[in-house]
Amino acid sequence: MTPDVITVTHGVVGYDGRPVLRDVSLTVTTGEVVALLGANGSGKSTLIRAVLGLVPLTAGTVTLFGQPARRFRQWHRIGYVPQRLGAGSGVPATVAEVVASGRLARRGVLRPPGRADRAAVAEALHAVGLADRANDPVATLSGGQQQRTLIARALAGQPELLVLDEPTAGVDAASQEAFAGALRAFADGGGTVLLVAHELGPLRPLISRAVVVHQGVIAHDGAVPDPAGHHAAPDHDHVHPHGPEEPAGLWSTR
Ligand SMILES: Nc1ncnc2c1ncn2[C@@H]1O[C@H](COP(=O)(O)OP(=O)(O)OP(=O)(O)O)[C@@H](O)[C@H]1O
Repeated sequence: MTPDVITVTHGVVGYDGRPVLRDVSLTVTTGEVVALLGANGSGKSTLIRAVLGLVPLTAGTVTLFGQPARRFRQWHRIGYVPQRLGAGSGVPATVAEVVASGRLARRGVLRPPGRADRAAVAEALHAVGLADRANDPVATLSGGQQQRTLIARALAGQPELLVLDEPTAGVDAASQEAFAGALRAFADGGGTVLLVAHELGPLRPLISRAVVVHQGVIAHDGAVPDPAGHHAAPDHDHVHPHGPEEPAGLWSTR
């Protein structure tokens, strides 16, 4: 039997008493690459935040790697890339420093990085195609390259599960391709992925299952819907907040 990595059973989540997820049950098993799809505001980010314990459930349960989430402590097994903020913060860190921070959960803050840490950072930078930018300040990178830096940071922790919130939104084609390659390598190595996406683009062939969230419930769980059909659907009200211009990245000084 394939072990379950994530199990949500009859999950209910709300903000300020307003329900956002009404009754959600979802299972993700080892090696799956699951895309969470749905219109703006349907609750996709809320679902992954609930899975990670970042927002509380009003009802229902979550288990991670077979353990009740409230007792789960093995966070090094999970890499999380949140939705990008888009606003500049002027952080002067280099690409390598940001990626190396992804090792902290494994090695602890007080122990200096060892050979395994350096190798994991180098491998993660290589996986996302940024090895040649390691010593550049992240603020000098494009938004897509900054997003790749965050993905490398998650990969550097050598997680078993990657949870990504709109990893390719507003990202240039080269970065999308690089990300797809990194994700393929991660999945080929037995990794499990749960990602939120609007446009699957080059990720499409990697997705083993699509889960569509609609009005707080799961409206579809199975094959990846046809992109034309999805966008042509009468209830498709996604407004594409990230325009054709690549927005300034997380650490841009622009
Ligand atoms: N921290 C919060 N406090 C209050 N309401 C929130 C909070 N986060 C999200 N919401 C609301 O919950 C609903 C679902 O939001 P969520 O971000 O989960 O949707 P989404 O499907 O990820 O949307 P998008 O595609 O726009 O990212 C929205 O109506 C949103 O305004």
